[in-house]
Amino acid sequence: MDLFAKVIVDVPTMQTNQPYDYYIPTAYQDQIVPGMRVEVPFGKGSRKVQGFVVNIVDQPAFEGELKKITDVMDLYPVLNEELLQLGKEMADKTFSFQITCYQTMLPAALKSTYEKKIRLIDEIPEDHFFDLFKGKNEISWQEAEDRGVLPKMAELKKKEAVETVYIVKDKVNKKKIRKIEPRLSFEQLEEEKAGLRKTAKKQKQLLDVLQQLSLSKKRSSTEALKKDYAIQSASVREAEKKGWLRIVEEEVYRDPFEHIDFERTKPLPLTSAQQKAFEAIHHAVNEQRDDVFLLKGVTGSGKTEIYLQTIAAVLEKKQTALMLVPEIALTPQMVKSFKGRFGDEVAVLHSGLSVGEKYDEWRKIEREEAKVVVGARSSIFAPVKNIGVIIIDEEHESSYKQSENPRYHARDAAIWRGKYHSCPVILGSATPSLESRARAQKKVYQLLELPERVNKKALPLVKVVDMRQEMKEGNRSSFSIPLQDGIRDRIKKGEQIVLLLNRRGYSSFVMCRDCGFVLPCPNCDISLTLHMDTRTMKCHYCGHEEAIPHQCPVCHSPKIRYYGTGTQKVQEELEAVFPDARVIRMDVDTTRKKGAHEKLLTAFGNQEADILLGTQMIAKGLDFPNITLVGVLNADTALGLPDFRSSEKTFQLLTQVSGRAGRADLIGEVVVQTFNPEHYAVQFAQKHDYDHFYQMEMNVRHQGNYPPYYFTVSITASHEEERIAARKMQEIIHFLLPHLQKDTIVLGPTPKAIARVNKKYYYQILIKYKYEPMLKPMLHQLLNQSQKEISKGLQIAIDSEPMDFI
Ligand SMILES: Nc1ncnc2c1ncn2[C@@H]1O[C@H](COP(=O)(O)OP(=O)(O)OP(=O)(O)O)[C@@H](O)[C@H]1O
Ligand SMILES: [Zn+2]
Ligand SMILES: [Zn+2]
Repeated sequence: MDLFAKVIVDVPTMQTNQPYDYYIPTAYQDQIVPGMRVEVPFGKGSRKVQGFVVNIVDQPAFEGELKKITDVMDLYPVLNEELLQLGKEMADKTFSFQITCYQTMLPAALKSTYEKKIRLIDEIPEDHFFDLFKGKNEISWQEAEDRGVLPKMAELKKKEAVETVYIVKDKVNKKKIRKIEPRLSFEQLEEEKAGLRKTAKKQKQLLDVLQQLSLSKKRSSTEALKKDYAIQSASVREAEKKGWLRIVEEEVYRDPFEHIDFERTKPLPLTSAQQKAFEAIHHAVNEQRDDVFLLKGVTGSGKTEIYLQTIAAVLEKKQTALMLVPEIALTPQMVKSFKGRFGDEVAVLHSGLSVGEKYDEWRKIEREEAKVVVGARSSIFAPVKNIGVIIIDEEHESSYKQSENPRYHARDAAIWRGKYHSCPVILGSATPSLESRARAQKKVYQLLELPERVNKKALPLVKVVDMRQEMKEGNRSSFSIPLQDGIRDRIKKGEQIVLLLNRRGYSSFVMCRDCGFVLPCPNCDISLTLHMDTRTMKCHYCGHEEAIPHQCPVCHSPKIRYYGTGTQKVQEELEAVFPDARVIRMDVDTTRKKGAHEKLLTAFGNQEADILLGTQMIAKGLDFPNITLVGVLNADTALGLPDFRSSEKTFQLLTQVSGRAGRADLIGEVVVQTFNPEHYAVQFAQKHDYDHFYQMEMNVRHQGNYPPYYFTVSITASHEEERIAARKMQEIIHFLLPHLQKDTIVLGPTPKAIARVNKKYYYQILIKYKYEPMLKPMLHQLLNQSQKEISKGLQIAIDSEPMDFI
């Protein structure tokens, strides 16, 4: 019977979500299944391109003459049925191409053209061993292909007797150890023993070992033979020649945390609030309901313990768990709590791993050796099977949304997978995103609350310092008098201090140094952004433009300026004020090197420094008992951003960083320095009052027609010539407008805040809508058409529910 494959091909600048039909040559018919990558001829010149097989049919849809699949790149599907479906859905939702989604789901090692080998991992019939493998343990893919034995290899793969390995050259190759395994049965070995000379003691001993191995169906490392029985490699080689045993190289996984000792931990008895939340989730796990829980618990309320016990319950049911944390929260501390509870069953995926290490972890998951996966955003695509729970910690983090194609949100992918597996999803945070909190209000999500810290420990006292007042009193440094006093006091007591320099919005807006006034857009109630290229203030959303003010429109002070300071400068200043203080600085510069992030945190944890000075990356997950003072040097910068989420982000940041103080026995204190002490984000953060912040912010969003009351989608056009990018945007508006509903709002086109990046100009529009049945098909049409213009240097990006406006 003829079989045909539907293939999603990868043709740069000609992408499409339409699969192409290809004829499957008879030799490949038993081998090819959906989820494998193949090479196919494409277009007029029949150049070879790669593609993913998404389906196999016996009747092609295409009526012309079909081309043949020319090559198969995998022995087994690299994407399973679930991920193939998810990728398709994701492409549709995020206005991207399926091929991009599929590639995003794979570990880097599988993406490029690494050298491939086929390796023996189980016993195979002797004739196969010699015909296919020429008596070796592995052969190169190329060789297998040249000899035409790939279909046979595929059969062996189905029996789990062989595997494909990718030789990743970025670092050390796979670590391997030599092992022996018997080639004879227990009885045959006994016969060999009988034929030995009396003096052949070592040989007899080796036969004993082989008999044991034969009974237990195990292998022994040559190392162990040497150590335990003083059997040297010469004896082993001799035995190999006699046909008693076979030497195999077994791969050991490179474990990035192998140098760390993880003390095993036991479940803690839950507090009554924890117990209540746990039980609700546990029921959903047992009843296999795809409920989404919003676990809202103040900092230090013990959310992690609930995650751990839920995962334990899931493992008990022989299911697996998927846990996402923000990249910057993937600290050794975090890993420790999971490895400490579940040991080697945990696979950790994070960006600090080399391509090879990531691939190792991925394969551990793929082979179902790891039952718990902990990782950042892209781990949501881990090939875990039989999922019992998916957890997203710090669910409000904007890093869960990818800012490039495909622009997916891990939360959406998590909920999709939860439905697929009929398992609950937990979204955890001390400061849930407005969208999630609103969904809980509407009972789309179930709200679970932990209103208090474990052991009723008090939340830290937050002092708000008005920096305008400090300026008036002649203090021009970055540190207010109350903060200086606090630092001095803690150093004396041997306690530790965390100082946060907020980098969001760094120098992109102007603010009055005397009254804290930030120039708003008259149309949008959003701050204007400083554009140095045009020397104007611009509104991101509506395009309003005005001159840079030279004096404050409110208090007429001339001290209106560019706002922002760098961490390095603050460190110098800090060391001048406190010459004896030991300071660790953590920012993009000091954490660039692999492992640096962890090293610095460990040093701080070991109390090798008094002060940890850093950017956003220090705000999360730190659980150090000795921190009793947290200083926020500039709470305002995010407030000045032309982003309707700036209040929310400020509130979240202040709350998260405050949560680092006083987590153990010592009482914590927080000093927040601001030019906007009356701003509600600052005020509610001071009172640890999420609920009132939520209400207030919902009002603001309602007034401004922003999410969660409206859906949003942004479209960006970019080109080296400003004129072309702007004109394209106009064209797009003309294309869309006639089909949009009356209550839909289109803002722009406007140049992006940093209008020119990489020699390209960016123009964007923001569409806010409540109900738009036509929008999705039109945007897909736009996406398809845009492919034709890529070669002319014109690029279109469509972002559904964008998170970043800068
Ligand atoms: N039931 C419990 N009994 C005693 N200690 C607990 C219990 N649950 C959690 N803890 C401890 O309380 C501390 C805070 O818990 P955890 O880090 O889980 O809080 P969290 O809610 O995740 O906070 P954050 O949002 O700040 O990360 C930890 O040191 C943890 O070991
Ligand atoms: Zn002013
Ligand atoms: Zn505006």
